[in-house]
Amino acid sequence: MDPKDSRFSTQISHLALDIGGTLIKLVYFSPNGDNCEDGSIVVGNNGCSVVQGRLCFAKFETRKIDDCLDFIRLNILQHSGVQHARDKFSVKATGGGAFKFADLFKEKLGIVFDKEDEMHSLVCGVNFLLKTVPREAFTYLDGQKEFVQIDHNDLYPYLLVNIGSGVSMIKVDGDGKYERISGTSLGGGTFLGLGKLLTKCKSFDELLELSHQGNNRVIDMLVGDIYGGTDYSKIGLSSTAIASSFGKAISDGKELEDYQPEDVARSLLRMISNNIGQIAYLNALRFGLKRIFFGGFFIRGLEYTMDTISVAVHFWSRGEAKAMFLRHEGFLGALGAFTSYKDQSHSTDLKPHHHTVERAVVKCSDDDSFRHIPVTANVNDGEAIECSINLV
Ligand SMILES: Nc1ncnc2c1ncn2[C@@H]1O[C@H](COP(=O)(O)OP(=O)(O)O)[C@@H](O)[C@H]1O
Ligand SMILES: CC(C)(COP(=O)(O)O)[C@@H](O)C(=O)NCCC(=O)O
Repeated sequence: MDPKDSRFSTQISHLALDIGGTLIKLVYFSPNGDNCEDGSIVVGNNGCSVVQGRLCFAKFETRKIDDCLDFIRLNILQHSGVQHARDKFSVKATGGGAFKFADLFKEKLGIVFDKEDEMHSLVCGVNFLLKTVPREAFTYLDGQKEFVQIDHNDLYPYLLVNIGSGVSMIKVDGDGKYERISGTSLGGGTFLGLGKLLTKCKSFDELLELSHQGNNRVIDMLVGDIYGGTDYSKIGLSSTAIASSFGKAISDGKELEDYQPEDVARSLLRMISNNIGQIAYLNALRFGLKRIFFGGFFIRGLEYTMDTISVAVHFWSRGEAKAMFLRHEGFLGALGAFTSYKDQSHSTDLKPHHHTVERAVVKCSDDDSFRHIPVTANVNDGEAIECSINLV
């Protein structure tokens, strides 16, 4: 098949967006990798074309939405020879921004959003990853990362905790069978917002870097601070457990400026992560769920965050419940929206092709696991997923 065939213009056809309160996430299919002109296409007996390639990932700050528009214009529309799609190009979009920015995308790029529900997309994204991508889920405890073998016949029920700007907790019972059972407004947006105010740092990466160098015990009030250095063993609290986040600031007689921003950032990260871990466990307990998957860009593969969440879940559940993390944590909604193309038929060349993701493989080595200080690159921020898709 001629790569210039309209059915091959997958850069334009296979794109999904998740526009959240803080970040815009993009998932797009690129035949044989980024900007590749000659993906391999196999035409099946049934007339379907099977295209080999990659799912690529990119993210942008929602407040810098113009960067995202430029990216789509330059790398997706123009790559396909289109300046302005003149309302013919409909893409799957989810998240609050699919409503808020629909007019902007239509006006600037001629792209019309085909909206997918945010919770539905998150669940579809996680189910897709767990069923299709090997070594996607892992546990993290005491500095040890372990990939979890997912038994497709024993996947449900589970609790999905998505930590974005705010936090949603969803009980998942099957494909398309789910219920949002809880949430909290103390999420990634709280960490970043309070962090900016308290430490004067300018970005999430800066805040994470600070937190990496800090010591939360300088500001947090520990059980030992209250109990004269001893454990409160009768109720199972060790002297080093945090009794009150930021509690030392009550009586230290210090101003904000007297604390190191590193220590403030560390306490804040610990406070938010701990709280989410605890609420997640309580909700798992409500419904007897043993497996909790954590997603959302707040996690960013950060060891300290995952360790804090895992310890909270382990501690409160007395080892009964398990916290698990996902390699593509930040792109759950966008992936879910991407996979929903398969439910749709189309008519014009510029509309998304009907496709199904056939097979997906993430290449990963054992030493690539975590980024202490996350990469700042926008494009391909998640690991690309090798896959093939069916075009009909
Ligand atoms: N580069 C970044 N810029 C801003 N926030 C980031 C970044 N990386 C991770 N985060 C964290 O992730 C959160 C957003 O997570 P995300 O899952 O994208 O949620 P949303 O859909 O609400 O934007 C932010 O509130 C912040 O805590
Ligand atoms: C409103 C939201 C679903 C939006 O998703 P987000 O952009 O934060 O990923 C989320 O922020 C949320 O669930 N907030 C918590 C609200 C609450 O349950 O109190």
